[in-house]
Amino acid sequence: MSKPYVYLTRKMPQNITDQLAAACDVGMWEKAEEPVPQHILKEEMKTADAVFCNVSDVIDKDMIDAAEQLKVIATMAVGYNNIDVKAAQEKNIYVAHTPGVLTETTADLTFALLMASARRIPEGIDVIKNNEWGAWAPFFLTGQDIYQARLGIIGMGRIGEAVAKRGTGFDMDIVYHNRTPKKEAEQRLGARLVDMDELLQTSDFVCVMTPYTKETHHLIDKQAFDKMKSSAIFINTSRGGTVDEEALYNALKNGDIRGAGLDVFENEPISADHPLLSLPNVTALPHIGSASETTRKKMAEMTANHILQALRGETPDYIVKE
Ligand SMILES: NC(=O)C1=CN([C@@H]2O[C@H](COP(=O)(O)OP(=O)(O)OC[C@H]3O[C@@H](n4cnc5c(N)ncnc54)[C@H](O)[C@@H]3O)[C@@H](O)[C@H]2O)C=CC1
Ligand SMILES: O=C(O)C(=O)CO
Repeated sequence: MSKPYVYLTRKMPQNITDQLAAACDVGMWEKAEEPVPQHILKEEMKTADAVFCNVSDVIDKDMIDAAEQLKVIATMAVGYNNIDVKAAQEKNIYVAHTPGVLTETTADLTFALLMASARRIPEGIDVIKNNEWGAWAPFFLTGQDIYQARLGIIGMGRIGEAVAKRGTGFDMDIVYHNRTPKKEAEQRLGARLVDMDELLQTSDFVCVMTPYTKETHHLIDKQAFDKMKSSAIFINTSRGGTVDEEALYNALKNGDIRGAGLDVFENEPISADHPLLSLPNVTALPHIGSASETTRKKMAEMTANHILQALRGETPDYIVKE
């Protein structure tokens, strides 16, 4: 009997392909840093039993409908807004993802962005590199205090809670907004549930950690920025689409908020002429929230395991249920 066929949309380390090859025929896009073109992915999906993908692959209804024997779409990510989950479910195709394993790593990066934006670290680095460091000056590159500031978290899920936990180490006053109250987190972290307006109006740091859905599309828009303090710093490591980037640009440019730390953008990758990059008060990173070596390896292993589980006829450990 022929083995099932799995297609990987990026070059993966040997241990991952070996793990899969023990049970499957493996096809792979051989580039690690360049996504597979959509038409090739669609073609591969027609005959694949499993797809190993990531955040940059758009897997839409057309591709899913054209798949003849697909059993699982396993993404090496917790976010799955790039996959038409409904279309997959209609064909009894599992969508598997990697919650939990990347929580702490992503929270570390989120807090790093918060600190870098508050204390103007990229601007400081530029000053030295551009040979612009003059004498010590009393108000040169003065930023915003982190300790005892108010941290507002929108989307108090796994990563939101892990960011809040880091905030407790800085004696921050933590408020949050979430679809449902998180009583256990409130007790453990001293966090307080507030409505969205109060969060926006009173937080020193506004941090978005929701998934990207129809409901959260441009959740942070002009009206939201208008409500924020002019000293507020906005942090986004969720997905670019949760924020109206034009409204963010205007808020930063006009001084309606003080700064922003961004790991995600509406259309990734952005290029150097993206308007937000022209602003000194933006700290921008190329979607590296979960990018520690250990975590990325765990995410890849988990994704391979989900595929093997589905192909054995088992339910993968972490499937998307909507
Ligand atoms: N920058 C990066 O590299 C990474 C980004 N992410 C992003 O972070 C997101 C969150 O991940 P987790 O914390 O693991 O997910 P999660 O599901 O544990 O948490 C999301 C929270 O947002 C809440 N929520 C959903 N819609 C909301 C709304 N309209 N208003 C308020 N709250 C809402 C949910 O109730 C939940 O508590 C992912 O979906 C992904 O998009 C995740 C990992 C790495
Ligand atoms: O897991 C995710 O959702 C990411 O964005 C990459 O880790």
